Amino acid sequence: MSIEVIGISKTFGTFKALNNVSLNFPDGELVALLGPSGCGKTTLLRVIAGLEHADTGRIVLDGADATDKDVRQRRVGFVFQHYALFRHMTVFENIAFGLRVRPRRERPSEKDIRAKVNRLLDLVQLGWVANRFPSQLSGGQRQRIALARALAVEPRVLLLDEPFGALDAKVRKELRRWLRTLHDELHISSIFVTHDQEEALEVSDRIVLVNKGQVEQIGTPKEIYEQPATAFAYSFIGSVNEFRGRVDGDFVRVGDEKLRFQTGTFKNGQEVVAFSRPHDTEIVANPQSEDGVSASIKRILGTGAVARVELVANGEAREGRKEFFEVEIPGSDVQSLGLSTGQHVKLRGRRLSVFADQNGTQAAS
Ligand SMILES: Nc1ncnc2c1ncn2[C@@H]1O[C@H](COP(=O)(O)OP(=O)(O)OP(=O)(O)O)[C@@H](O)[C@H]1O
Repeated sequence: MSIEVIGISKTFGTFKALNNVSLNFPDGELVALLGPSGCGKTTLLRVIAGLEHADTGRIVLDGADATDKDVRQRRVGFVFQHYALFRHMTVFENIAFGLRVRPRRERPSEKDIRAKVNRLLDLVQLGWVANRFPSQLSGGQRQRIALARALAVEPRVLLLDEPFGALDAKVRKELRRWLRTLHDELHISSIFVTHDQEEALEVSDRIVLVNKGQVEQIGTPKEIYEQPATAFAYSFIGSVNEFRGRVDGDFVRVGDEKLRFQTGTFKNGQEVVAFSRPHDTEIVANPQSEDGVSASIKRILGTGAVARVELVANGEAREGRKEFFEVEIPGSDVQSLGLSTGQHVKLRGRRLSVFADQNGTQAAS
């Protein structure tokens, strides 16, 4: 089912949790709502579900306006972070619940309910726990049962709010692969909330990056990772080195030093922030080099094909914080450049992406 979000705003007291959000979720995709804590992801999910009413805007499901419809009428399925299974019911009865509470004329026969629950148990590969109670399951198993229960009522869309957030890292990783496989089988339009970039990059067809109640960027994981559209997207996704300064001709002036960058749609003197990924950052062994920002080597990790070099900025901490950098270079360069811990070097961006500092929306690389 396609989902359209049109001009949604939501305020709690004086706090604007969602600010004029418009989005289009194509049919059958697994979409991640990704962003830092408090950016409005859960609120947006709840508005789509009909659990929360927006101040303005509309929700259109499969071409029909659903703004005034309740959760049941919208036919959405939910899975929350904290498994809300009924403790006094077996796994089987938990999954059957949504079917059993249907009005008599819509309720399937007992035989059909049994067949359906068994099919769902097979789907989540947990047939062998059908007669257990939730307290006798692991966290990961409970979340799979929660998913089976959500699917039992044949929702048109599945909404998952940090479904694996409460689980440990290993189980979390397994379950997110499992979710991907399950989605490939069912193709049910699904939106899941996460603040974990790795989870979003690994699992989803598309990522909606949210920041301060607004959509920052929409794209495939590859697009979001390789072509971040804003300063926020750059710093939120993946490791990145950040240099703040002012435009000075073909350079960004960072304190007393300068970094060369290619194209300029910027005015001289404009405040900018420049980013380069660790594998696009260069170490210049000569600390007197004119082009580059001074740093000293803290640690050199790995001596194989790729070495990771951790550095810290020289001089005064800027804006009260010490700046750290990370550079990936071929292991052989550590030798040929003669790099060692404590050494003063300069850093340059081989590919530097520069954004205006105040709003972070203008890009040039
Ligand atoms: N019922 C409410 N009353 C008041 N403020 C709320 C309410 N629900 C959410 N907020 C506020 O709205 C903002 C967005 O909340 P939301 O839960 O959507 O964020 P989130 O991106 O899902 O964050 P997290 O990843 O921490 O769950 C937060 O600052 C939150 O404190």
